[in-house]
Amino acid sequence: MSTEAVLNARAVTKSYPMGRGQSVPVLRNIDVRVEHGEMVSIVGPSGSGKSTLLYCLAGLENTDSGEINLQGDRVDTASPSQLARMRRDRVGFVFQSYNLIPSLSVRENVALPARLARRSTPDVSGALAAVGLAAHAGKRPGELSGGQQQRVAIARVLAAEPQLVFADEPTGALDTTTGWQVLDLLRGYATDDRSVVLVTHDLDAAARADRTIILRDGMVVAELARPTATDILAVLHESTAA
Ligand SMILES: Nc1ncnc2c1ncn2[C@@H]1O[C@H](COP(=O)(O)OP(=O)(O)OP(=O)(O)O)[C@@H](O)[C@H]1O
Repeated sequence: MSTEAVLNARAVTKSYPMGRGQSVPVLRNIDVRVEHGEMVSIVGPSGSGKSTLLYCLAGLENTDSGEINLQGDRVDTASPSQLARMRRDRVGFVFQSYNLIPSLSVRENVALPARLARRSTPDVSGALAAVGLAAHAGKRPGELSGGQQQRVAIARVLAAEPQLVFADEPTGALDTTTGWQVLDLLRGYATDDRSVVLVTHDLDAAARADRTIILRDGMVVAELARPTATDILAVLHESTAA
């Protein structure tokens, strides 16, 4: 196994234009490191920059400055075609809106990223069985519940086996039990050579990670190793009171 981090971001900054030539800083000098086999959660108050950070790390948004390396390859300076290749070959996404293709069957949705990445024989049936949806392989996403659709999104990740999964509020639209199942699947994914970055409002979900990064006003205010939800809440309160 390589000793290099899967993801290493340094001094990342980003602002959004506010009109009249002004801009508002959203990420300020952020460092993030994700090791092999690690699950890292990112929490913070609404508007603290969690989703923006995730999108920048994944190369879905541009940064203003700083460096983002995905296993030694620069994400922040990559061309659109290099970025597309990196995402296709090494990265998976599990977002709150499931991003499934409505006209394709569940089986086809799960197979698609693996096929695009030319994985020779993606284990689509195994991935669907792992998320408990083997019986639904022929259905269209619209015939499934939200929780089932989110599990299809996870099966898609399991079939493509990306090195790094970005999950943005993956349990946000789910009931507690289903949300917990989705988290179990993500938690189980982060082993050996595979890692997960999870953005969430849910502190119990965040506490499933190996490490939690706490953001406030676009800055990292703390990084906690294997915290409990209470530990995270205490830091959030402290940083609000400061
Ligand atoms: N496309 C955009 N244009 C302008 N401002 C934006 C844009 N996207 C986000 N912002 C602003 O950037 C800040 C951070 O937003 P972001 O969505 O990253 O926060 P968040 O911590 O994920 O919030 P939430 O928990 O509510 O989803 C907010 O002030 C938001 O209004």
